[in-house]
Amino acid sequence: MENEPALDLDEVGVAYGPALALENINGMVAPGEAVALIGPNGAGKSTLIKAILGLLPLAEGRITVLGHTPAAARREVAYVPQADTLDPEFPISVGQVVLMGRYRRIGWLRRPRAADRAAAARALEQVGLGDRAKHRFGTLSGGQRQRVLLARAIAAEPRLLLLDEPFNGVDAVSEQALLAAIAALKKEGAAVVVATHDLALAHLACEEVCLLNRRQYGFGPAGTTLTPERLRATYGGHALELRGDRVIVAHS
Ligand SMILES: Nc1ncnc2c1ncn2[C@@H]1O[C@H](COP(=O)(O)OP(=O)(O)OP(=O)(O)O)[C@@H](O)[C@H]1O
Repeated sequence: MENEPALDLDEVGVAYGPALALENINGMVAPGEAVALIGPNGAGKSTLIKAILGLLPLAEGRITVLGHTPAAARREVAYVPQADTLDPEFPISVGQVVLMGRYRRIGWLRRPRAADRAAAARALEQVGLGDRAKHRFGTLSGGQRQRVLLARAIAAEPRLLLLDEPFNGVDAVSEQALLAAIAALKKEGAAVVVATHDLALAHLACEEVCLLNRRQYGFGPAGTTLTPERLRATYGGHALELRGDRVIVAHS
């Protein structure tokens, strides 16, 4: 459907055991739009991402991804974990990591074809690392590794992209490359969800924000939703810290 939301959260609740880790989460993301999930450590950002991926069952409500259940839509969804979740000692080249993004499309048993290799090479170009395909993944900097993981997601040609703290510990060059690649994906019509602590980057990458801390403290355009009152409520009154021209929520 033309106007179908890429993501629809309807009264979502998720529990690990008897207690709810998230409750009453609502919101919609349209194709070509990005939403930042903002909240302190332990707020439930990763939990929501896992639920959208269909990796956690819902205790309440419903998640609709591209008109389907999360499990049925999984092929159209790409996930970028934090770079430090992939063992840098693992002997794999940058090109091989990016090519892994194609496997959900081609199946694990078929060998990648020229078109798959071309898509992987394009994705690596898009994050500004076209010349690193043969390098060992573990020899890159943290920021470059994060860009490689984004290239892997781009190679999957997702209609919904989920990123968990993509800017953590990333240098300025990588930050710009990540922002540019996210903007390009949105232009192609992909919807994007970014869990982040960095309000300034959330503002740059996303038109919408979702303020979370077990429950929802706001969902809407960044400009009107990121008010000091709502941020204080979300962070339980903890201090907001300024670093350079950045607002970084430091004491969560
Ligand atoms: N596997 C699990 N079993 C039980 N509780 C869990 C599990 N994973 C997360 N939790 C709890 O659920 C809550 C939300 O955690 P989650 O990791 O989603 O937060 P987050 O916002 O992503 O935090 P961070 O910014 O630290 O990554 C926390 O209280 C956490 O302790």
